[in-house]
Amino acid sequence: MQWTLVIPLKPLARAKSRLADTAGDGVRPGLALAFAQDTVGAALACAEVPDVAVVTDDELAGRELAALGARIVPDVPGGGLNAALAHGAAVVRRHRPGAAVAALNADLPALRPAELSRVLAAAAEFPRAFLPDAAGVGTTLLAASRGRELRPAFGVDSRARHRASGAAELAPAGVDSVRQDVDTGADLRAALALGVGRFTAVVAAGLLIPGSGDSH
Ligand SMILES: Nc1nc2c(ncn2[C@@H]2O[C@H](COP(=O)(O)OP(=O)(O)OP(=O)(O)O)[C@@H](O)[C@H]2O)c(=O)[nH]1
Ligand SMILES: C=C(OP(=O)(O)O)C(=O)O
Repeated sequence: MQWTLVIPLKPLARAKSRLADTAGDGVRPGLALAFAQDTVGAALACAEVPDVAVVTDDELAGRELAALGARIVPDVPGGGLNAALAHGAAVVRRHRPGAAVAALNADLPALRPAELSRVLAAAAEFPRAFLPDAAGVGTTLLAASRGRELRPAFGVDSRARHRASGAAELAPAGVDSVRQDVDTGADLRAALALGVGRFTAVVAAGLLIPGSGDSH
């Protein structure tokens, strides 16, 4: 089964505020972009993902992610994360009405294509399904198969809210890289331990975090 992924990215200057103690104002936008580049690159390297739509108004991120092969969808002004995802899914289905769509966070710098394939294969068994994040309180992926609305409920406690919405909770083995979103310095260290992609490896090396030169 083939999937179109919808990846939301807010303007880089405002992104990743919870990483302020790990990466200063001068570095954080570049780090947020690197996370998105590694996420999009790994998603497009996944055999089941011919198409990635990034919902963003950030000009630099739009250019760099389009260069990797993503389609850029302008954001809904002032709508917030879930409005951006619903809009992205609607735009995708205007072009391809039968598309299976999955929302994926832009902050998965350790993402591995084979692990994403495993999650999407598990999601294909259900009308709607989601993957909890590594912390166990949020969500990193929400999938809707052909003909199903995405109905995104990302944000605080999104695991509980996606579960309450009737989406199936996925728990495939060996998908740590799909669950490891990066919001805090501790998350970044966990992602570095899994092995991050090449864009994040370069930026993180400048942060002088032990092990940050390692990439896959
Ligand atoms: N297109 C779009 N993406 C958003 C919006 N709000 C958040 N996102 C993205 O959704 C994902 C999770 O967002 P948040 O946790 O709110 O923000 P963050 O930048 O990851 O981190 P914090 O600033 O620390 O909260 C990230 O990929 C964000 O870039 C929005 O209004 N529009
Ligand atoms: C928006 C979410 O992610 P984050 O952990 O980046 O806030 C979420 O988990 O629903």
